[in-house]
Order: sequence, then C-alpha cells, then structure tokens
Amino acid sequence: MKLAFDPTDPLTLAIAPPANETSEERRVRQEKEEHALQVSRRIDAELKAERIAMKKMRKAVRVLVLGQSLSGKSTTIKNFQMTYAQKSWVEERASWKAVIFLNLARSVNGIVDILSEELEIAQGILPNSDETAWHGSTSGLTENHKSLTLKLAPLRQIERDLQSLLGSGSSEPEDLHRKLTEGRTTLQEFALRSTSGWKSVLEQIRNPSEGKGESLHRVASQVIAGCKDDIGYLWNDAVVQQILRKRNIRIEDAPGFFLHDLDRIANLDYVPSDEDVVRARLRTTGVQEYRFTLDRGTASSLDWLMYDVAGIRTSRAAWIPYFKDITAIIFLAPLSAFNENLAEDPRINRLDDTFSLWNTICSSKLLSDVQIILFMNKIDILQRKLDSGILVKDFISDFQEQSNDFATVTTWFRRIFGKIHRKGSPPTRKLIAHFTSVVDTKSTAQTLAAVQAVILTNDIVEAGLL
Ligand SMILES: Nc1nc2c(ncn2[C@@H]2O[C@H](COP(=O)(O)OP(=O)(O)OP(=O)(O)O)[C@@H](O)[C@H]2O)c(=O)[nH]1
Ligand SMILES: [Mg+2]
Repeated sequence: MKLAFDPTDPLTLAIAPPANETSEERRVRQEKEEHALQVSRRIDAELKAERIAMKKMRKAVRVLVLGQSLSGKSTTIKNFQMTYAQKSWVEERASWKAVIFLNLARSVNGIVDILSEELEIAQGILPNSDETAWHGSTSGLTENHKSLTLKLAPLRQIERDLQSLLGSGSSEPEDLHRKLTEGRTTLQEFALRSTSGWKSVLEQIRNPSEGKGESLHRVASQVIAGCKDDIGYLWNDAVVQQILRKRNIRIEDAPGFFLHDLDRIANLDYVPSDEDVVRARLRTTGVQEYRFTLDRGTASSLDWLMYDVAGIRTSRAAWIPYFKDITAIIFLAPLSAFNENLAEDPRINRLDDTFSLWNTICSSKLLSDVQIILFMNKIDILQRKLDSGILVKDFISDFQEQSNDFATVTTWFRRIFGKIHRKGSPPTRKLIAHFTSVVDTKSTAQTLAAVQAVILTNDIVEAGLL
C-alpha cells in the first residue's frame, strides 16, 4: 500500500526544509543530514552486533570443571575436545609429543635417581635409612646398573630443556612443595605466573620463536630413540623392579606413565595416538577457557565454554570469579587417591581433601542454582589398588571393617558423596554421579553424552536461562 503524502502532518512540517532556503544553506543542511545519517547507521550496526553477541552469550553453555590436582579435570576436557571438536583435536595432537617425551624422561630419571641412591647405599656412601627400606648388601646390584645410570644421563638435559619449553605446568606440586619449604620460591611468584593451560602451551610449541620447539622435538626424539635399549633394560630389570616394590613405588599408576609404550615412542617417526594424548600429563596453571561448538545431535547450535582450573590448594581462590553465570559444574573426585596425601601439603589425605572440597562446592550459596555432576574418577587405579591388597580402612577410618572389594568400596564412596550433597544442596538439586576412568576414551564418550543430555534437558533450560 502506498501511503498518501499529507502536507499538514506535524512531523512532515517539522522536517521539511525552510521555504526560502538559499542554495548555500541547502548544501550545508544536506551535509549535516548526511553526517547525521552516517552516525545513525553506525549506532544501528553497533546495536545489532551487541544484540547478536548478547544472544550468543545467552546461548553458550558454561561448564566449570573442578577438583583437586591430578583428579582428571584436563583429561575430561581433552575427551570433550576429542569427541566434539575433532578438527582442533587433530591439529593439536602432534604437539603433545613434547609433553609425552617429558613424561617419559621424568619416569626414567626418577628410576635412575632411586637406582643411584641404592648404589650409594650398597657402597656404604649413604646410610640405609627407614625410608629406603632396602638392604644394599643383598640387592644384587652390579656394575651394569652403575653404567646404566651413566648411559641414561643425556635424559637429564632433555627433561630440563623440555621443562623450560613447556613452562610452569611441566613441574608437579611436589616440586613446588619442595621449593616452597626450601624457600626457593614464593606462593605469589607462582600465582603471578599461573596464566596458561595446555592450549597456550601447545600454541607456543606449534609457533615457536626461532624454531626452538621444532629442533628440541627432534633432539629429544633422537636422544630417546638412542636410549631405547637402555631404558628398556632399566625398566625390565628384575633388581630394579624389586627395589621399586620394596619402596612401595608404583610408577605404572603415576600420571604420565609411558614406559610400557617404549617401543612405539622411542622411534624417530613416532606420532602420538589419541590415547597417548589423554594419558599425557601437563599440570594446569591458572584458569583456561575452552570453546567448543557442538557439531552433533540436538545441541548443534550451542557453544560450550568449559573452564579448566588449577587444582592445587594455593590456586583454588582463583576459581571463585568463575562461579558466576555458569550452567553446570563437573566435579572430579579421584577415588584411587584414598591412600595418598596431597603433594602440595603432605599432611592432608587426598580423599579427605576431595570430601571437604565437595562439601564446599555443594553448600556454596553462589552455586545453589548450578547443576553439579560428580565424576568418581580413576576407578581403574582404584581396582588395581584394591586387588593388590591395599585396605581402605587403613587410610579412611570411617570405612571401618567392611569388605575391601570393589563393589563395597565404590558403593560406600557413592553414599558418602551423596550424603554431603544432600546436606549442602538446596532440596531441588538432584545428584548426578558417574563412576569414570577418563583415560578410557570410549566409556568417557558415553558418559559425556549423558552429561550433555542432562545439562541441556534439565530445569536450567526450562527456567529459560539458556
Ligand atoms: N589411570 C588413570 N589415569 C587418569 C585418570 N584420569 C586422569 N588420569 C591421568 O592422571 C593425570 C592427571 O590428570 P589431569 O587431567 O592432568 O589432572 P588435573 O585435575 O587437570 O590436574 P591439575 O591440572 O594439576 O589441576 C594425567 O596423566 C591423566 O592421564 C583415570 O581415570 N585413570
Ligand atoms: Mg589440569
């Protein structure tokens, strides 16, 4: 419909040019009008962009992944990336080689340290203390063991170089604890440097300054391949195995254990597999945001923002700003840690620390609207520990005289987490809990699909928050 022009309309009259306008006055007026039009268009464009950004912000699912150090937070996010953001996963996979080499070199150097200590005890250089608990005179150590420690010496430099390439995340809390107690660093220094997650580290490896990362990869690869036979000899040696057993050291269950994969990794053309990446250990320092756009299923239009945090005690205050505006929390509780103490504070049992952290999260008023999903993780290691005869009641007195089998132990843990959740949570919040081993990528993919479904279909969506 064409609207008729009405010369008496007040708005038309107000914007009409003056009747006796000169040509110069018309030029100035038209210039002003053109400028006003451009300003108006710019404002419109800015408003539109803001509206789109707001809409996107509202549509993003924000998931905070919490838990103590070594609980499996980063590993859970890696699984998420592997399943739902395959492009970036494949692009990054090769860069994990540096971390895997570092993990391998650390395991070997750790064993060599123990072996060297035993050799010194056997020679009477070091006293045989309760801690070492091994009697040098019957140890069966030979000159071969001594020469092995010398032949593996190049791995020290590899560890140091890779550590300096990978930054503060490549050291573990026990190193930090040692430095702190020796007065060699301060908490503040550590906190200030705590800014990166694996994305930034891998980015640095992929775009190194002056090709540093690339050449180090090559050198590390050559040294490890060159030491392959000696590493294999060290790991498979009966005396070495006996020493580790006597000292109650199970390197197989430690993070970043790759000695069983030596034949594959100690090769010049080694390329990390998905499983290798999931098992690689790089400690998170600070808080890192990961954005995934889910390209499968019903959630295809949603962005997922996942926040990975540092789990060590001294870094937990940095979690609080992220409690605002989140949709869900995935809380990692490593059940296998029942017989371990925190590296950053060896007076505290790891499971006690997890229970108290869980209590804090469940009863936080800031989080009362947030869905909490519990992953009772590392059940593969738990199973091995129980099978080897380690008794839960020796470490957790409340467990009392119950049977030490896997089913009884896991049911009991589940009940304790449930009790804490009920006590701290608002009555409407249900507990969603899974037993997990997040290094098992197949079963974790199923768990993550269930988690996704819960987050997207629960009350949060119905309440219009998404
Ligand atoms: N066997 C086994 N290993 C696991 C499991 N979950 C994690 N890991 C390993 O444990 C190590 C630590 O896992 P991360 O995901 O780095 O731990 P985190 O919670 O991010 O630790 P921080 O970054 O220090 O806070 C890695 O080497 C993982 O591969 C599990 O269920 N079973
Ligand atoms: Mg981490």
